[in-house]
Formats: sequence, structure tokens, C-alpha cells
Amino acid sequence: MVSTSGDVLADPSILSSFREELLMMADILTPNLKEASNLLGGMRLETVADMRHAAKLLHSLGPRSVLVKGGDLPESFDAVDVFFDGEEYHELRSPRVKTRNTHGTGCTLASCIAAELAKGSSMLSAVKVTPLWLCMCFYSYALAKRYVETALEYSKDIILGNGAQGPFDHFLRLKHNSGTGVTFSGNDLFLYAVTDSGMNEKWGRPMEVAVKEAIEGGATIIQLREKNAETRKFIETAKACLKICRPYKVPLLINDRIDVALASDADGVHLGQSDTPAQVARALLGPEKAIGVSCKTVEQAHQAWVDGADYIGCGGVYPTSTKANNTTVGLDGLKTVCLASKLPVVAIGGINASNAIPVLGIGAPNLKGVAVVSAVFDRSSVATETRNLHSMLTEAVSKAN
Ligand SMILES: Cc1ncc(COP(=O)(O)OP(=O)(O)O)c(N)n1
Ligand SMILES: Cc1ncsc1CCOP(=O)(O)O
Repeated sequence: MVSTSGDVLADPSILSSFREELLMMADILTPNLKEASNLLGGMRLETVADMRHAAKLLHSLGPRSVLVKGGDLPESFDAVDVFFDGEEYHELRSPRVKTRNTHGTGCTLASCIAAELAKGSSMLSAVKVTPLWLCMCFYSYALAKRYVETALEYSKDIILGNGAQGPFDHFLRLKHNSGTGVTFSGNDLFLYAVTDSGMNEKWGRPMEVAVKEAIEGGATIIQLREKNAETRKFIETAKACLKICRPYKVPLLINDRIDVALASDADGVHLGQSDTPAQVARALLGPEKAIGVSCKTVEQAHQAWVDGADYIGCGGVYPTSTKANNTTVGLDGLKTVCLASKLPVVAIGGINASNAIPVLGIGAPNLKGVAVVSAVFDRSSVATETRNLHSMLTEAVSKAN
């Protein structure tokens, strides 16, 4: 209705239609201060207390939730948005980004929320008590707000055009990777090397050496799967391995441990069905880190997508002795999950140079590669085995195209 720069985007005559017809159909109303004021007959909105009052009044007009955005409060205030769902208020504060490049922030925030709702997220539902659950309940909103804040920070120095407001860069995610130089894509799953320190010990190799050899042999992504490591040692190992991976721009993910991923600034995590839910991991890690989830069923694959995962790992494709009591899904189970998944998939479990080709041949375009442990790490030369597997996979893919 009214942009942050004060431009009136819709004639005041539409206000009655908003109040009488539209608002009662809305899941969420996200007015800026000027819009909230207009909808409320010119009410003055100058403080957070005013915003809370306005949120309640707007809620009474019909929307299930209201988010009054405080970007236009005086500069002395943090950026505060007030969320009200008819029962509870939440003030969502973040440092104010000083920039003239705010054009499109409101539309972007609303679009992000809509996109997350469309994915089935229930983020604006009842508010739970602990900060973590709060974070989850607001996941879509938190993600949207974080996206907008990150984009604002990223775009703040762009000089384009002569207007009072400048543009805001929506494509930061394509260019921005928190300075790590590594941005995950599904193609990274082509040859996924998952470490095992027991195998390294057996062959007398430090973890860093194993990781370096795997990368030099062609591994396109690494996962540190340390089932028995002490936390401090795990963090140190992750940092040491990141120093190896970063120059090659090969992502390094941490198995199970979000704390280790955060502490080491790794590129993401891989989570199983009994680990921290991906939705919580996303809220904790933010939008830029990669999250993989192990899925054996169509339902799990759907949930991983809803929860904001980036890829799924499906298996065991073949029997394996690396992971105890792991059910084998077979090539048929893999295909079923792939065809149902909206996310890229990597196959795992018992895969090696002698049986990898039929895996890639199942006929699922989103099956992006294979993940292996023993096929590369339980061998005398990690580099040679990885190189061999890489060239077989490359040849199989080029023949198929
Ligand atoms: C790429 C990939 N896929 C699946 C798994 C298995 O993860 P999970 O189910 O959590 O089992 P553990 O690895 O934790 O034993 C994986 N690690 N990586
Ligand atoms: C971690 C994991 N998850 C499913 S199977 C598996 C083990 C894969 O190891 P390997 O490649 O040696 O069979």
C-alpha cells in the first residue's frame, strides 16, 4: 500500500476492501508502520508499544497473524518487528543496517514467508516456550527476516540510480558464502567421501591426510563422520580439514554435530532420522550452510524438503559393514525415494568401484552421485581408489548422456 519511501502504491479507496474482505482471508498481514497506520485510520505509531497495540487491533480485523514491521521507527531504535498471533506477542530485534538500498525489502520478506508456508512449514503456529522452540516456530519468518537482513547488509553499498532509495540485491545467495568461498550445490554430491577414523587408524593415516588424498583423487564433498571423537578434538579436526578443503572449494560437512559445525564454521551438517531435526538445524545454522538428511522413505524425503534440507542421503543401497544394523533399501528403494524427492539425492551403503554403475543407472535425474566410506578410506591408497571411482563414474555419466 505504502512503500518505505512513502510512495502510495494503492489508492486509499481500497482500504475498505482490505478491512472488509481481504484481511479475514489472510494467514498473515505484514504492514510497515505507514500501512498499519493507514489501516487503523491514521493511528500514530512511534514506539514499540504503539506497534504492539496496532498488531492487536489489526489482528481483530481478521488475519490469523500480524507482523508489524518497524523498519521506519526512528534510527535510535534497533530494527524491531512485532509479531502477534492473537495470543502472544514476539518482538524480533536485529541491528539496523544503515543503507539507502531498501527498495523491495517488504515484498521480499512477504515472499520468503509465503514460499516457506507453501513448503508446508508451520512456523507461525503456536509459540513454544524455550528459545530453540521459539526459533523453530518462527522458522519461516526467521529465515525470511534473516534473508532480508543478510541481503540488506550485502547490498548496503551498491550505488545505482538516482532515487531516494536504491535497490536491494536478491541474488546474494548465488554470490555470497559468508566469505568461505564455498557454496553447496547438488552437483557436489557426485563423489561424496565420508570419513571413518577407525579406518584411518588401521591404515596409519591422520584424518587430514585422508581428506587431502580423497580430494586430490576427485572427491567432490567430504563428510567428517566421527562417532567417538571428543568434542574439542572433533572441532580441531574439522578446522584442520577445512584448511585443506577450502582451497579446492570442496564443501566439508559434519556428521550429526551441529555444535561442531558451528564451532568450526564447516559448510554444513549431515543428519540422520534420530538426530536433531533438519528444521531446528536450519534455524541454528542459517540459510547458507548445507544440510543433508538420511532418508529411506518417501515420507522422510518429503519432510526433509519441508524442513529446509539441501539434499538427502539414501541407503543402504547395498549391505554394508561400516554402519551396524543398517537396513538395506536396494536399488528399487533408492529409485522410489529419488522419484519422490524434490531434493538432490546421494546414494550410500556398500557402494564401490565394482557396483557403482548400476546405482547411477537407476534412471532418476536427481540422483547426483554416490557416497562412500570403505571404498576409499579402507584402502591402502585413498587417492588411487578415489581417482579410480571418480573416473568410472565420470565415464558412466558421459556414456549415459
Ligand atoms: C551422505 C550420507 N548419507 C547417509 C548417512 C547416514 O547418516 P545417519 O543416518 O545419521 O547415520 P550415521 O552416519 O550418523 O551413522 C551419512 N552419514 N551420509
Ligand atoms: C553411514 C552410512 N549410512 C548408510 S550406509 C552407511 C555406511 C556406508 O559405508 P560404506 O560405503 O563403507 O558401505
